[in-house]
Amino acid sequence: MAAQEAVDPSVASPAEPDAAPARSHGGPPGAAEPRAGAPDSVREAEIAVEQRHLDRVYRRLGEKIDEAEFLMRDAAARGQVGTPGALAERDAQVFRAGVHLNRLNSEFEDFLFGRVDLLPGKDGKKGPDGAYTALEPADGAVRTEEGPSGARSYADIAETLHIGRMGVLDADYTPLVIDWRAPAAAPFYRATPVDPGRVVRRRVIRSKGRRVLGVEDDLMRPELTAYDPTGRELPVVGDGALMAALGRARGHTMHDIVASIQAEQDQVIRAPAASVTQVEGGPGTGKTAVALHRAAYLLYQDRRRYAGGILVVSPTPLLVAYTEGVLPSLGEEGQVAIRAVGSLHDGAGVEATLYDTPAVARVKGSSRMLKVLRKAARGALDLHPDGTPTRLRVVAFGRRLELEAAELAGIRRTALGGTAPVNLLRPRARRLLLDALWAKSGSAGRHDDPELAAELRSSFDEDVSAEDSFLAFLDAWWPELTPRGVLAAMADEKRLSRFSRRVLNQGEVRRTARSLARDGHSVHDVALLDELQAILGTPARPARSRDLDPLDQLSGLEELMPTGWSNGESRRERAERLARERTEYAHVIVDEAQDVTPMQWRMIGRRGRHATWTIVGDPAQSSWSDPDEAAEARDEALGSRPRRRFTLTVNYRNPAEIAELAAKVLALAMPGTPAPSAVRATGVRPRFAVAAAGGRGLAATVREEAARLLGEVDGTVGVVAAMHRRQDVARWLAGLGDRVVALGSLEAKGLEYDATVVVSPAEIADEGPAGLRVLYVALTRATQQLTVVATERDEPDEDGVPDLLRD
Ligand SMILES: Nc1ncnc2c1ncn2[C@@H]1O[C@H](COP(=O)(O)OP(=O)(O)OP(=O)(O)O)[C@@H](O)[C@H]1O
Repeated sequence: MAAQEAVDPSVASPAEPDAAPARSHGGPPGAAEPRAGAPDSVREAEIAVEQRHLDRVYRRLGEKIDEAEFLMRDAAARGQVGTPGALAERDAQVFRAGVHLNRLNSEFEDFLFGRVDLLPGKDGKKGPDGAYTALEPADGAVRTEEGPSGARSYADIAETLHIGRMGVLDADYTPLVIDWRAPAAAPFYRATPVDPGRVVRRRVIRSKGRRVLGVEDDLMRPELTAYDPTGRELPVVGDGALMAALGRARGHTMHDIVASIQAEQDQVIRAPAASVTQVEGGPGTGKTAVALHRAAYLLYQDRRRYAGGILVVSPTPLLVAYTEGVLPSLGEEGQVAIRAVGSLHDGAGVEATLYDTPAVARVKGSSRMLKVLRKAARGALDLHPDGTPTRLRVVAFGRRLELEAAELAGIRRTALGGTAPVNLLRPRARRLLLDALWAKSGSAGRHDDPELAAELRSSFDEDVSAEDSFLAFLDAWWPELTPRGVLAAMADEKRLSRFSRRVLNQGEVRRTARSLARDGHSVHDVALLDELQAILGTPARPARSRDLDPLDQLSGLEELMPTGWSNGESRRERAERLARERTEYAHVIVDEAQDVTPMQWRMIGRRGRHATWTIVGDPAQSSWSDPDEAAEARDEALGSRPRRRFTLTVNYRNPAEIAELAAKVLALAMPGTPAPSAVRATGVRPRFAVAAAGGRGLAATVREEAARLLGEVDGTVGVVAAMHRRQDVARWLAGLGDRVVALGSLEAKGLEYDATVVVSPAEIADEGPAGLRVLYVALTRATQQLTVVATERDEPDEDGVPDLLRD
């Protein structure tokens, strides 16, 4: 695999202080031992130092587990006593001990991953976790002395903090590990060589289970000679944690970045939760990673507030599968639901995977559909399979009463006045029918006494309502409508044309009706179903009786208990069930927000009416043809909530060689948009291959290039082609193993691979009005290598470079 090198010098330059940690290589004379030259014995000694600390942490964790188990047993015993006071105390104790046990028992891959060595704090004050609170060093912390080779700076390390996935205090309350989300951990992420604060050395510790495997140091003040409390000069080991993380082979799931979050990303993760946090940044700048770490941070900050749940909306099921392991690895599960935009409606039961053509998607995603759906919902009342009855006949008070078609139509018009949900208007329609029948019965003026008159009327209503013919009529004349039923009705071109008069043109009607006639739902249909649900309303149903388990009444208890504590449901199953049942959330995170259509914004907005929001996206990667319309819908969903905006500027995914090629497409797709700067280079340039004319030539070339890349990289290879080719490509790759994946261009959103093959840029770009932006996405998926396969349509030059990718 290709070696990594920092793309220097801009990376750590003052212009981009956050871009990368300081390298100790090439530091000024007098800096601690250059890491590249650190002898193995120094490395081994430093690993041993961290191993001793980790052993101490695990000993303490063992004690804490014993304590928590004792508390649980004690609480269970107290449950037998039965007095209200004892029960309340038991509940609280079980709750606390349960939270604790769960976290303690979580199997973390690298429980302890960081360490910072710090100068003393300016005001000498310490926080509740025993760490200094000041960000700036105390006056006089750095001493300058004149020596034979000029002035040199010295300092003593006053504080060493270890950072991990969970805070651990020793029996005497000294912090053994600081939770990565605690304020005291911020310097680990925020320090840069330009603005180091109190940090002298930042160390990333790599461990597996209980064994420390390695350490990687970054010096924040390379000009300083620093001494630890034993008077020993601070050693520096390793090649830098970020580069190590970025060079790692990719698998089929995303890793957390908790050990190497960069300063500009940390600003977003720790931004206060108020209102809307909006994050933009080019491909690979860590938007998805940052959004997920932010969810974990918010839960840590205010668990009670976010007990209402956090919803993460992802564009595709592939991206959900890719990212869903990140939160559990951060110790957070249960409160966060990651859902594809195609499965937001109806809980986890419906997962739409069909894609509409760009022209149909454009219609279905547009807010014009709102008008069409409203008409369809009302029009669908006439779609009863046995036909809409045109006459109502009942016998009441011994008389035959009738309402004719014109009268019925008038009643329906009156009942439908206003915008109330159609299904909820049924009682009103029923009332109006009874009024009309009553008027016909001639009984209205029979009594002057209002009490008697009311009594008569109520027995009339009872009489009519009990008649089978009345009930059957009501069911046929005002049936309960379902979103699926109404959407299916729209598959009839004539009907759709009626519902969409003056809104859609004839071509749009034809294409949309045809797409709705297919089996199964598309991703865009899901937002229509959800909108219909809101338009139609759900009639109240009698509450289901449920056997109450007394343990259920302890808020949140089940969720915290080990498997089998209550009804045999595992914690994960329970979390999934709760997520399905939940319709509103306390915080909503929207990933790849640039692709959310106006109708999808409405659907997501309904789930976060009282929520705070985090929205991440990149307009340059939008596959939606009308970004202005989508922005308008987004603003409507978010209302007037104030927004805080952040921009991420560094591309951690693509090597500079690939980023440079992608930037050519960016310049065509969104002229003037700055590309993020790549943090590293590999020295490997993108490769260009030309397929011989004819389908078989393309198949052979794509297979050959994918096979070649599988030999070059350790991890995954993604082959991205135009949507209509994705099944062909999957066939071409058959038998190459599960490290290689075939993808349609729209499915590649947010994913990454060690290497990618992009098949015919021209074909991808010509797929729809947003084709160039979709191509930009395809070209920015690789962490190591990229091969572009051109066909005739790409007009390749003699080097095989497609017309679109030339200067
Ligand atoms: N601070 C970091 N340390 C290590 N790896 C990082 C860091 N930030 C981002 N990465 C890695 O860079 C890659 C890109 O991150 P991510 O997918 O979150 O970017 P993105 O901005 O969402 O990209 P896109 O817009 O293309 O979907 C991931 O592999 C992620 O783990």
